[in-house]
Amino acid sequence: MGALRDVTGEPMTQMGETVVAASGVDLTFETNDGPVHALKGVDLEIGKGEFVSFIGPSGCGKTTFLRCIAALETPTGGTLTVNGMSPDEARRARAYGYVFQAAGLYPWRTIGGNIRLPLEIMGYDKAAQAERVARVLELVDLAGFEKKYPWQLSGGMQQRASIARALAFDADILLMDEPFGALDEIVRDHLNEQLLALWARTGKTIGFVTHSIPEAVYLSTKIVVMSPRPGRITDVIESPLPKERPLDIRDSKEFIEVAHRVREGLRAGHEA
Ligand SMILES: Nc1ncnc2c1ncn2[C@@H]1O[C@H](COP(=O)(O)OP(=O)(O)OP(=O)(O)O)[C@@H](O)[C@H]1O
Repeated sequence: MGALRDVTGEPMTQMGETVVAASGVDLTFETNDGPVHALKGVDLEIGKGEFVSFIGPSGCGKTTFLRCIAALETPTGGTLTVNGMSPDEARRARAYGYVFQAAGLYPWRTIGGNIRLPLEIMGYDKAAQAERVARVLELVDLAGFEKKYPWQLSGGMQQRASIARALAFDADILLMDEPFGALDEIVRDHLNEQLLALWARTGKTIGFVTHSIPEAVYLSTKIVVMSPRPGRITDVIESPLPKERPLDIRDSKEFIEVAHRVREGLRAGHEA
């Protein structure tokens, strides 16, 4: 049976459907110092609407795996599909938005101008651009900041603007590579709360890279623990926490138990 199509002819995803399917994914970089096994035998399924965090020490391949999903790297072995297509086809079908570690806003463009950029490149007309910019600024709580320049915003606000840019073309999948790593803890808590609210409101599928155990446990429906040399998955934890998560859930027994299991997984990976 072929993929379901929506009215525009694009393949459609259904509730509960698998969005990302990885089976035995390997990626070896050939370098001057010899091969680097960035990913080895990675098996993972991500369902529609899941919030999946990748956690592990530096160099375990978290970014590389996210980049494979986004068709920014090509696995050297195994199979990887996104919405039932190759990652490259999914990219052309605008399946995802990508948020990088640094906000990466152009300083000579206003916040609105930065968010509009991908829409201009994709040929949206002026009215559609304006409507989308207003909608995503509202989503990240930055309504009224459209005409400001990046330097006029705090680091946290810049990162929100960068999330708005990734949301602008309404991709179903949001890939986020340590977006809040450089921010202080209070700002980070606030952004984590806002990101969860945004996820609940939009039903997007999110892949999120982090070094922080509390952040991974607070945000995720599924936590993927990875270990380096070669980069592989050592544990996949389905979170027992409810979807509704006030910040003080971090003091609950369930939260502490999941955090403990993540820590054990990281430790085991170190010793292997
Ligand atoms: N383009 C590349 N060429 C060669 N080696 C690479 C390349 N990209 C990544 N690597 C190597 O692959 C391994 C995995 O890197 P990756 O950036 O995915 O790790 P990570 O878990 O995201 O690390 P961090 O937490 O520090 O961001 C590392 O050993 C890295 O040096």
